[in-house]
Amino acid sequence: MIGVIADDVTGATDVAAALSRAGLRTLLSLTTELEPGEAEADAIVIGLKTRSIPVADAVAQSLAALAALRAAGAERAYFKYCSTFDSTPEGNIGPVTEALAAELGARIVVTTPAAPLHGRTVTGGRLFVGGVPLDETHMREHPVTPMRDSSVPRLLAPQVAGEVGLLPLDVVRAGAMAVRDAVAAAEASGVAQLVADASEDDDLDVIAEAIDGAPLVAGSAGLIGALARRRRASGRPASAPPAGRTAIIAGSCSRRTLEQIDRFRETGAPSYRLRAERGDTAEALAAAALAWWDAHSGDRSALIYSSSPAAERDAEFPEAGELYERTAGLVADGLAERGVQRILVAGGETSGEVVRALGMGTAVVGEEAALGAPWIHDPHRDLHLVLKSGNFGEPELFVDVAGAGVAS
Ligand SMILES: Nc1ncnc2c1ncn2[C@@H]1O[C@H](COP(=O)(O)OP(=O)(O)OP(=O)(O)O)[C@@H](O)[C@H]1O
Ligand SMILES: O=C(O)[C@@H](O)C(=O)CO
Repeated sequence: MIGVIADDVTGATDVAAALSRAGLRTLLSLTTELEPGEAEADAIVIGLKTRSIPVADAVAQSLAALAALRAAGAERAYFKYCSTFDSTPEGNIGPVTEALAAELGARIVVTTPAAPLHGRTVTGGRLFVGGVPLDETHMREHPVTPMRDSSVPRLLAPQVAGEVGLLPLDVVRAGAMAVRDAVAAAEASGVAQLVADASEDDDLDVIAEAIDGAPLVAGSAGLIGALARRRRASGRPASAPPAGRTAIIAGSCSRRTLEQIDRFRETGAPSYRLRAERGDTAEALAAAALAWWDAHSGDRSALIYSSSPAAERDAEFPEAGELYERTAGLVADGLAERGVQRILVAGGETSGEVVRALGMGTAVVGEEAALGAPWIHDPHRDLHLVLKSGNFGEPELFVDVAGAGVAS
């Protein structure tokens, strides 16, 4: 069984979708307290919220997740981080990988954010998003983890104590044997984390063949998808959520989310923008949003959002991000109490707070609303959720997910 530790909850649903797309029976847990039932799973994904917390906390939580996965029978571990390598010079990608490797006795870890299915490729160690170097995309202005370089080895090196190396594309293209030799040579020369180039799924398949069986691998949903494709598919077809009105809660300020909001609002569907000022509390902001919901949404799908482009965000108000996250959690809880059964949340940090506020434990992975953004079902509250990574989904996603609820 494969055990996956994801550094945010949208990443966890992305990786769970990759595993279940390959036919693996996949269990998604949003806590380290695993519920019974894991014994039948081919893969267990634990979704944490460690991407931008202090390094020591991220390491401690990741080690706790690893312990839970090993206790549940995981023989291999995968550390899932973002395909846009969201991190700061301190971490947390490097230190968490290092700590997991030490715990598992892995002297070298192959790592790559490449996910060709999401348009993320790595060549010469440089990470491209849809063909554009990472540091020239909107990730440059990300509110929590601004990415100002596109070289993965350069981004990783200051985060870790061990040496960082590169597995270049020509070696990958030479086949699994060449990759195996290169990994062994890198390990012998003291490299602790080896960044792999990959620009197509075939490249990831070669890498997966070469490293299958390694105690720890790190990367995005790309490489785990390739590892999963090597296993015997035993899963069931993913189920669809019931139709009905949908609440959309958006805290992501990514360009794609902003487009999805624009498209949704252009249909004339109800929407409410949260606007925090210094001194506001999450409780008061959420109460106002829920009062709007009660008065204006009728029985239609509706959107509550704080998302705004960088130019409209208040640089003098750095606490706004956390305030909006907590507000999103309280709004989601209030909507669930009102009987809303379908909720789409946009943004990893935002989703992390929403699942915390909802008290979600284990979830069942269903069909994908968008590539890498599956419906998940919380059996305890009978709630169907999509936790959408900021950059994921077509511009029409919110309109499509809202379905008939938009027009009625
Ligand atoms: N108007 C705003 N001003 C300042 N910060 C905001 C605003 N709206 C949202 N935020 C904060 O911006 C952050 C967005 O991060 P989040 O992870 O939710 O989205 P994302 O980065 O687009 O998604 P992902 O991590 O999945 O790519 C959150 O902390 C959110 O609360
Ligand atoms: O890898 C990705 O891009 C996503 O799964 C994610 O982690 C964004 O939060």
